[in-house]
Amino acid sequence: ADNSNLSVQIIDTFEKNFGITEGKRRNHTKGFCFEGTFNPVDPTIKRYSNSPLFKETSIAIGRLSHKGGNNSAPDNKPGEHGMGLLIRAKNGEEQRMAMNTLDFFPVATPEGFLLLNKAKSGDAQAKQMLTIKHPEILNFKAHMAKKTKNIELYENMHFNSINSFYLTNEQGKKTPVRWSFEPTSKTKLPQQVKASENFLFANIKANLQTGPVAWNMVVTIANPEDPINDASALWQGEHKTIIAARLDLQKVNSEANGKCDGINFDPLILTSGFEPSDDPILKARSPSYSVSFGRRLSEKANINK
Ligand code: HEM
Repeated sequence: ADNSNLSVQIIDTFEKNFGITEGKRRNHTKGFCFEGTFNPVDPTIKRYSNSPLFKETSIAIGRLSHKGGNNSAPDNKPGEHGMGLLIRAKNGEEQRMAMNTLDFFPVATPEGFLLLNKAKSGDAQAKQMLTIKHPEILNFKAHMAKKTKNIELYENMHFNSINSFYLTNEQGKKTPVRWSFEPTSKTKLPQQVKASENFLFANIKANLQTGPVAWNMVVTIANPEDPINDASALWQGEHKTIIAARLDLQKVNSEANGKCDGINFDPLILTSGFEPSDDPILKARSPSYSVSFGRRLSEKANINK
């Protein structure tokens, strides 16, 4: 498939389904920035990866967001969310990650994702094609129907890589992995803020005054039978996991006052010690993010004229 053309079509469907917020991301539109540090935890990870991220503390700039293109998505309704991360190692290497709260992706390919977005806009033919060509969507729908949906604080959310990657070590050995960012502690959901459509930013800001807000990067090593190149398939059963690092937040800022708005959290920007898998969803993300990035930057240039 021609990924660049497909990416343009996918971004067009986001614009059709959500409208355009000029100068903003086409997906994960509502969000805010944070700054912090990324700290190695369990040195076992160094047997699998020689990334500088696992050697010493790095600087992190990130973004917490609502999934979807609605720039006024309410905080006080259950939804799916994302975390974008740019991690700058001391040796100058940079890694980006974009993770979300889904357990796995609804479809296995970008062609499927295009159909899914078209189906969401009410396209009857796309709806039909989606279930014929991407029966995996039924598994996803069944999974989502079983999941309890709660209003949740960013502090308590788990963010998943969804796509698989390879860790590579000094000897060039490749190990397939996925990872999750898991909160190091559980924060109580304050009752009084539930009435506000914008409480998530204020809440995390207040929490940072009284204690750390942190996530462990938990790396899951693939078992031999795990599907590597299929983001719509969950890795089942017992797995070896390693707490490779911990992300410590230091402060949060609005997009206007923070450092994240100008960043494209392209998940294929990797430090040495990481390599992409051949997952077609992962491969489609770079060109899609760059279409969205290009459009919002050119709108910004026009807004500022
Ligand atoms: C083909 C599949 C996908 C497409 C087309 C897509 C599309 C996009 C687009 C257009 C953006 C905005 C980029 C920008 O303007 O900077 C975005 C952001 C994001 N995506 Fe995806 N995405 C895909 C898969 C995924 C997956 C599998 C995950 C989770 C693991 C994910 C997580 C995120 C997150 C967290 C952001 C927000 C980053 C930020 O705060 O800027 N996406 N996505």
